[in-house]
Amino acid sequence: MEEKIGVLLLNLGGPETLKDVQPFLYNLFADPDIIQLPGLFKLLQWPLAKLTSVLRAPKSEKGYAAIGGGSPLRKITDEQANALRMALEAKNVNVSVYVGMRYWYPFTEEVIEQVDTLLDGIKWDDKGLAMAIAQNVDTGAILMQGFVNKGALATIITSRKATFFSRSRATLWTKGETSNNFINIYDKRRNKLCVQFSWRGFLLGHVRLLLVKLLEIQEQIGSSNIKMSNLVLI
Ligand SMILES: C=CC1=C(C)c2cc3[nH]c(cc4nc(cc5[nH]c(cc1n2)c(C)c5CCC(=O)O)C(CCC(=O)O)=C4C)c(C)c3C=C
Ligand SMILES: [Fe+2]
Repeated sequence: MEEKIGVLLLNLGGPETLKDVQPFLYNLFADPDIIQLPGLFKLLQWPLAKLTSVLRAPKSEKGYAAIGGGSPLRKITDEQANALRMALEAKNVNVSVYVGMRYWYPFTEEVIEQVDTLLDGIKWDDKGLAMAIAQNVDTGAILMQGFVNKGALATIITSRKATFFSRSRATLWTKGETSNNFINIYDKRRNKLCVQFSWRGFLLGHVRLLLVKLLEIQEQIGSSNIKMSNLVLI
């Protein structure tokens, strides 16, 4: 079977219209990776996000109005995706390129649901689950074993933290969410994935690249890294 490569470009997203500004700001401020409240104050995250987004929105709307009524981020990222697809196709690489955003449309979680080609290699069971193993990429030591569904996969990709589907509680859980002892799948300092996160038939851990700029992506084109990967994290 011919190898098919899926590339998922990740970005943060921005409000596309002035009407989007307040809900976009809410999504941003509700993310503990952006604003982290200590201890029990965590419970105030959502009401505070609502309040600050409502208070800030009028000023932000003015700013966005001055640059044409919305953020250019989606357009720029779509253009990058298109340029990357064309560059790979010119090298006869069978590729689909997708864009997923963390705080606005198209949300990564929704894109993952649509990205069937990305997920072809995973053997999902009849409940939509697959066995996942988090492995230290240097030593091969197995750190965690659990199950993932497509939602967990989307969370892993957006948060870079090992996330599983709990079959007993029927919810997603991120390793370390209570202990703060996360399994980060990407180590910025070493510029590579520090944990190999693998599914049967599908190795996310082969992806050792954090490709930030299109130029850097082009440098990688034709390298075994891209050819071996089912998924490239940007
Ligand atoms: C409390 C204020 C803010 C913090 C802290 C903050 C951190 C932070 N933001 C991003 C990414 C983005 N921010 C964007 C817009 C934006 N951010 C804030 C405030 C804080 N951000 C405001 C009020 C706005 C709206 C614009 C404005 O009024 O200035 C965007 C959208 C950019 C776009 O193209 O539209 C992004 C993306 C990160 C990653 C971050 C902390 C790590
Ligand atoms: Fe911001």
